[in-house]
Amino acid sequence: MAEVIHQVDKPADHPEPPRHKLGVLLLNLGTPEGTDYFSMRRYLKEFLSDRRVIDYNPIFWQLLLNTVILTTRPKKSGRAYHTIWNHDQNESPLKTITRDQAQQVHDILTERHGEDIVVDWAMRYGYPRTDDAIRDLQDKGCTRILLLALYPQYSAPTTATAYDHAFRTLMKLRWQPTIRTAPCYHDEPRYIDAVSESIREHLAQLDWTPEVLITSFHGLPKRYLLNGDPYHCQCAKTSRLIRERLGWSPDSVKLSFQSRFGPEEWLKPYTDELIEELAKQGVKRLAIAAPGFSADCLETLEELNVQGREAFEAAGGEHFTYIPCLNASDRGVRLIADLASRELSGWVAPAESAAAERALAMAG
Ligand SMILES: C=CC1=C(C)c2cc3[nH]c(cc4nc(cc5[nH]c(cc1n2)c(C)c5CCC(=O)O)C(CCC(=O)O)=C4C)c(C)c3C=C
Ligand SMILES: [Fe+2]
Ligand SMILES: [Fe+2]
Repeated sequence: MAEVIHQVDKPADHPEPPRHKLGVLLLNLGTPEGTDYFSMRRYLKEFLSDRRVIDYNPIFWQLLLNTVILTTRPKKSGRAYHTIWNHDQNESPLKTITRDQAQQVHDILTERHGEDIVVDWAMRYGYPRTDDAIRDLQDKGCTRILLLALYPQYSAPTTATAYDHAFRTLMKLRWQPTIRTAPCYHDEPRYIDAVSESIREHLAQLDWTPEVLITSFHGLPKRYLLNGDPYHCQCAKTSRLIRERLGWSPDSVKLSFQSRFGPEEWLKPYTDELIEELAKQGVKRLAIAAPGFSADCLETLEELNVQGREAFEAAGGEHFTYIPCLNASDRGVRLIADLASRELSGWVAPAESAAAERALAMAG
């Protein structure tokens, strides 16, 4: 209707109405721009000031954060990031992988649903910024946007804050796009299959068989579970479904939580303690997967594959393997594209009819 009016009496200085396109915005956590003290400090300050992540009294917390934590942590974390940094592209692996995922998801979705889909990616902390990405999608004509947080398990400090952040941008827009948010996918059969198959494939390449597989998830303060966050239960279900899909016994697949921060009790068992305990109990061959991370990052490449390996070997373990995340593998990007296609339902023609339309158009 608006377009018809414009043809008749659009004033000369009237802004051009946008072409209607669909946006898919992949959202991930965020990562520092460099491993130096100031880059690390900027990243940690934004991250650790998020009240979805740390919900202590803000006056007390900001005092502690700015006087103690941001003095020491940037150096320590910067050293850890340096060991896994993508020096070719001068960025962290999380950024490289998320960009690759978005590029390949774009290719799959345009193949399935046509050219009017724009796929972009953004971070909750740091760059590329979520607000810039939303404005950019609008500038490209996206009047409908699907936000897809790349966290299989829902938690307030990840999924909720990613969507909160996008909504804060919408609050500032005169003409808001229509928004959908993709749900978590912790028990989605496509996800369980993709992770299980990648584990199976990885283990098949070894000349040894693990006695135990640890499925390690990022931790949370236990208090968040007690206050109603479903993350713990979703991780437990993911771990069980992977075990069932692999056909392993309950004793051979363990659930654990890593990356503790601060003195509070976090979800247990702790991954570092479990690794050591297993080695001390006589387990010699250990595999670790991190199904809660859609992309490899500091917490998997350094904490699991470096620190975890060293701890296992120091406690008497002999064979250790870290199974990479789905990343931008065919399985990984197809999973994200499938989740997006499902959530775009009603906004796009189903894949088969879009393909048929293109074939008809080509046939002339
Ligand atoms: C109270 C602090 C933290 C909570 C709660 C938390 C939850 C949480 N985090 C992820 C995923 C990632 N976290 C990453 C790094 C990271 N996490 C925290 C703290 C909390 N996370 C810190 C301080 C850091 C920075 C590194 C460090 O100084 O230790 C990353 C890696 C990012 C990268 O650049 O590689 C990811 C991914 C989840 C899924 C989660 C809750 C479920
Ligand atoms: Fe974290
Ligand atoms: Fe639970």
